[in-house]
Amino acid sequence: MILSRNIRKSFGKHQILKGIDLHIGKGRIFGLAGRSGAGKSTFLRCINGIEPYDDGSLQVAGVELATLRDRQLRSFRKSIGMVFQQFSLLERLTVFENVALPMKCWNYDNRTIRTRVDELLGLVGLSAKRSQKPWELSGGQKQRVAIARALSLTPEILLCDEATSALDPKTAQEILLLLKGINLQLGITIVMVTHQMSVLTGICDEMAIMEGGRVDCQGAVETIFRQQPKALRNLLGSSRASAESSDVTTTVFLVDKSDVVARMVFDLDVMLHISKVPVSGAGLLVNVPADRFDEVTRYLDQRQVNWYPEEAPDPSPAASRFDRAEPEMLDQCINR
Ligand SMILES: Nc1ncnc2c1ncn2[C@@H]1O[C@H](COP(=O)(O)OP(=O)(O)OP(=O)(O)O)[C@@H](O)[C@H]1O
Repeated sequence: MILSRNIRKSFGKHQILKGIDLHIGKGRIFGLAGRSGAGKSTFLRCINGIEPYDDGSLQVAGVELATLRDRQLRSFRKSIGMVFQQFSLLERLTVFENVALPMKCWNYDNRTIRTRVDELLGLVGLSAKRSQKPWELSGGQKQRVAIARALSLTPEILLCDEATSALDPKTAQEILLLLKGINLQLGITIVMVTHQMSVLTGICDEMAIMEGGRVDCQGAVETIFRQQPKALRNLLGSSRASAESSDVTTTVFLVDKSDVVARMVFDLDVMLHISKVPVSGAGLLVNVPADRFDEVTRYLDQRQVNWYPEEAPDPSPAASRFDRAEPEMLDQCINR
């Protein structure tokens, strides 16, 4: 979906991107981490076509961005939604009007706009807030509006620049669940630029760490946290890296009443990594932090939920993860 080869970019005399090589597969949730100033946001803006690159090749959905001229570039940018840390909503507009804005700019007719905005507000669980102004909303609700707006032109890719950094941990977890649900339900590829390890371990399939304008390491999140390459240790300090790694290497469960999983996240305030939808049928594989294991299984037992210990998640990508996800889980993710 996104193929970057040796992308270079300078601002004046300062080379910020020094040859970025990355491949982000369709339908994946990809985390881009790195220290402040590493060039993550600059690279994200290159993917979006806002920032031209000086050298290298950047293909998005098979299109080489450097070949696009003004009008083509504008049209290409419809296929990419963006979500920012500070929501970037227009305060004088209502929730409905904020979500409708991109469609207004593209001269969609009013009926289409109404239908689409209603659908999106339902998706992010904000139908009841359609007439309110951003200042009347919580941070989490504002980010839901921003996500709905980013989806309004039916993009194939959603770029999130520190989308949960301004939120408290519980609200951040709600937004991550929403994004995971959107990824599963709509098949949208998501790129998350983040400083938060909980974002990487919480919803990302794969990740890369950038350092000084280069990609230091990339691969499956589980693999990187298990192997703890130097880039990860540099990013966090070795003691924290090992603490974080235990979060992703603990026991994996198959839970057959997956609506309870979403409920449990809020009741127990526990960070889960929903890793894979099993190939064989209903349910979800979730990683549970080792120190919350007893609490979580007690919670499941009390609600008569069947759960099974699993050795490891199935590494083969399910043909369509959405097809196999339980509808209740998606509803829980989306309608909060
Ligand atoms: N438009 C610009 N003009 C000049 N310098 C810029 C511009 N945009 C970014 N930079 C510089 O490029 C470098 C990388 O910035 P960028 O925002 O991409 O880093 P980042 O990894 O996203 O950092 P953070 O995590 O703090 O957001 C910084 O030194 C920044 O000052």
